[in-house]
Amino acid sequence: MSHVRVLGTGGTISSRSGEEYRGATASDDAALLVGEAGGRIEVCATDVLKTGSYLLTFADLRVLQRAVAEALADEDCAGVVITHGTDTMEESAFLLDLVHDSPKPVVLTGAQRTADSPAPDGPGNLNDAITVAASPAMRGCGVLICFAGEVRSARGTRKARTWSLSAFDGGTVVATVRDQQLHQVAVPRRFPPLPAPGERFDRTRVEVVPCYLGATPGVLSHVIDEGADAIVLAGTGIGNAGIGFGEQVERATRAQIPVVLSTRVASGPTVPVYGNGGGVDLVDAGAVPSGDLNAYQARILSALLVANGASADGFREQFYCYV
Ligand SMILES: NC(=O)C[C@H](N)C(=O)O
Repeated sequence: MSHVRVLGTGGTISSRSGEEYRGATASDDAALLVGEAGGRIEVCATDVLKTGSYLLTFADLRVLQRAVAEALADEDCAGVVITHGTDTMEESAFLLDLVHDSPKPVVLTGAQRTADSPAPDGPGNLNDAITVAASPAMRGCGVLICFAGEVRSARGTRKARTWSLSAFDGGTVVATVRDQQLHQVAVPRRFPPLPAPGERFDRTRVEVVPCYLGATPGVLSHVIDEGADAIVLAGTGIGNAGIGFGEQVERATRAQIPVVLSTRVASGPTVPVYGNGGGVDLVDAGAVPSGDLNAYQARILSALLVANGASADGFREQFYCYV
């Protein structure tokens, strides 16, 4: 019988603070979370991980990716829901989206309030996500994030609010959902699936280096010396960096370490416009503009390309195909 598979990974949706408040920790398993959610939709629940998403590693992500692939391969499975912490949901969702090669939807959801709060938002979000995963209209839409009644493409979505129940912004709003009814409003842009990461992904090190007023290139220089596999600059504005960054980008490029130029700004592309250490100089020094990808999603794409064996030149070419 056709069903939706719910994969639990932890996060606030499964967390409880307990009586002696020592900080909320992931505790509820997926079956407990599901309860009556989904109404008449058949739901099967499995635990994959049980942790706060701020603790996840690339090795964990690969475990999750394999669990998703296994669930999707079941011909009775109409779609997959993943319960996940919101802190890094956009990163897990994007990795899963980059390698997604099925028409079935994969939908991540979570909560801003713990399961034992007086008014938890998790049950409603999970109910909505199950509706989305079971919906034939969502076939072909890839990996989605369903939160506070909105369904967004994995690509481009970011956690924008720490406290509000509407935690996410960005991406393409593909649908809205309420009371087990879905209204599609857009079709997300899709890319050909990349190969799923192998064991090398677990050891791949891609660092994000922030740029800010008065920043020195010390951190960038350090991660080059430490042997990062790739580096993402979270540049200022449209993609700029301060004094001395260009020389370090050149040094990384000579050492065959790809440098991606993203931005610390919430939305918009990086474009080489300015000189004197601006984007024009950084790109001349070898940096690859990240298009519309934010620094953390650019890091996920970079790690996947490196782990799948891209050379420095291959990296540049492939990166451009996915932004
Ligand atoms: N709202 C949340 O889920 C945040 C939590 N710290 C996590 O990412 O696991």
